[in-house]
Amino acid sequence: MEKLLVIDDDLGIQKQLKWGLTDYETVFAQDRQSAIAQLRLHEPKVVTLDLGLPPDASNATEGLAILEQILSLLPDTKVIVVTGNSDQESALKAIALGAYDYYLKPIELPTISVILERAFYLVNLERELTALEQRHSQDSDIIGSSEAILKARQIVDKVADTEISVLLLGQSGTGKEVFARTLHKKSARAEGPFIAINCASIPENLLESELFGYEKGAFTGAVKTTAGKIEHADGGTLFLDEIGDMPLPLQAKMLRFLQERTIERVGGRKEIPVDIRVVCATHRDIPEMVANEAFREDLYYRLSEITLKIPPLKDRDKDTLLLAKHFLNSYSRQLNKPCRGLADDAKQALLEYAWPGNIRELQNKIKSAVVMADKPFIGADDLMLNLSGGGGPAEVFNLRQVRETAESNAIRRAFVQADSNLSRTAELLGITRPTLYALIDKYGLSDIKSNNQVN
Ligand SMILES: Nc1ncnc2c1ncn2[C@@H]1O[C@H](COP(=O)(O)OP(=O)(O)OP(=O)(O)O)[C@@H](O)[C@H]1O
Repeated sequence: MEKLLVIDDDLGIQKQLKWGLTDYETVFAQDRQSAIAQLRLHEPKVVTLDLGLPPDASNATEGLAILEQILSLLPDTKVIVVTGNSDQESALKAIALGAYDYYLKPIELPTISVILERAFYLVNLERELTALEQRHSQDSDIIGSSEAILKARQIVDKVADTEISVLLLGQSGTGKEVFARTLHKKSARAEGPFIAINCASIPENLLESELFGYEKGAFTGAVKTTAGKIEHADGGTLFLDEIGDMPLPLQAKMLRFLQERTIERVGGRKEIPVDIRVVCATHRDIPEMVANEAFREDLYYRLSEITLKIPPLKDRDKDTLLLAKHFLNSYSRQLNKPCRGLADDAKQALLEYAWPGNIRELQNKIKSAVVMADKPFIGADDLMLNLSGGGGPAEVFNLRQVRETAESNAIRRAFVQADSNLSRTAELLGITRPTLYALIDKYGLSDIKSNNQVN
């Protein structure tokens, strides 16, 4: 039987609920101390809380304080506050603090039963969803349900357990390393090491010895023989991030390694066989670099048997909210701050912002919002997004373009808010369905048409 905690100092009401709510195992408390003790003992999914409690039952101070304590101890509990007819203001304050619903006295069993039933249903649904999310994130670390990400995930599933070389293309912070790790995790090499190296962050003269290792005395400071990243990755996967920044002489050495599958350490003569799979990533336009002879064509073809484009966050519509929710849950757990969700204005701001730093930027914004927030729902102001600048340097000053960009963005946002239902999208935008169809065609929003959920 589901457990319900009733916090009320009126013994008459306690009795009424005990005999009236037979579908639940009802436990009682009459003040803060007993309420918290019962909460810890029974961990009820739903609580009813009378706001007027001792020491001063004539106002809501103690009730609101208990509410805050309950939500910080068990953040997913649904608290229904009960208050006198004349004190709607306190009830609204409680909702702002994170109460699930409020109920004005006198208590009528049929009404409170419906509210309770809905609260239990919701809490069970939320727990199921969290469990599903956890299972899903164990299965894959790539969070997202946009068309582009689903397609990319399918490709990962197909190529992970092969030796095909994969080149990941995408802006900084789009998740290239996450994809590379997933390729490794889903391959037969999963038990072996995953070694990542960023070719752009290591000075040119050190990159060779970092990758290939060196023999003692190979250069000043080489006091002992040291294996490089390639050797460390033996039996596993080597992730070469920012491969476009690899200097040309090293590209030649890399190509030789990929053809012969043996390395020579810097200053060494011995050929050492190494068995690795190489996954590369870059934000650069490699074909253009090839055309300008800044990147070797033969190496490019060897590294990019499959090219996987990872789109920027702003083109992944509802993924932004999905990822935001994921980061919110994990940071509120990690930082022990009971954030219950995103307020509507925060969702709107997240969808409007252009995310030049992609998922890494989103992650940072949510983390600081969780730290800064002093209410249960994160608001737009907690996110501190600079919406006026459009989030990036590519500002458009042509009036027609500005209007068209704004229109197609508004359509996408409305579509997300309308849960992918076109009739509702049209309603939200204040236009007819045919007009919406015409605009979708005009702006080439074909993904919206194909994702339409007819309810
Ligand atoms: N689909 C995703 N689901 C969950 N977290 C993600 C996803 N994509 C990226 N992240 C997170 O976003 C951050 C940036 O991702 P990552 O380092 O993989 O990006 P990147 O494209 O390799 O960036 P850079 O090119 O700057 O190295 C990481 O903390 C990562 O865990």
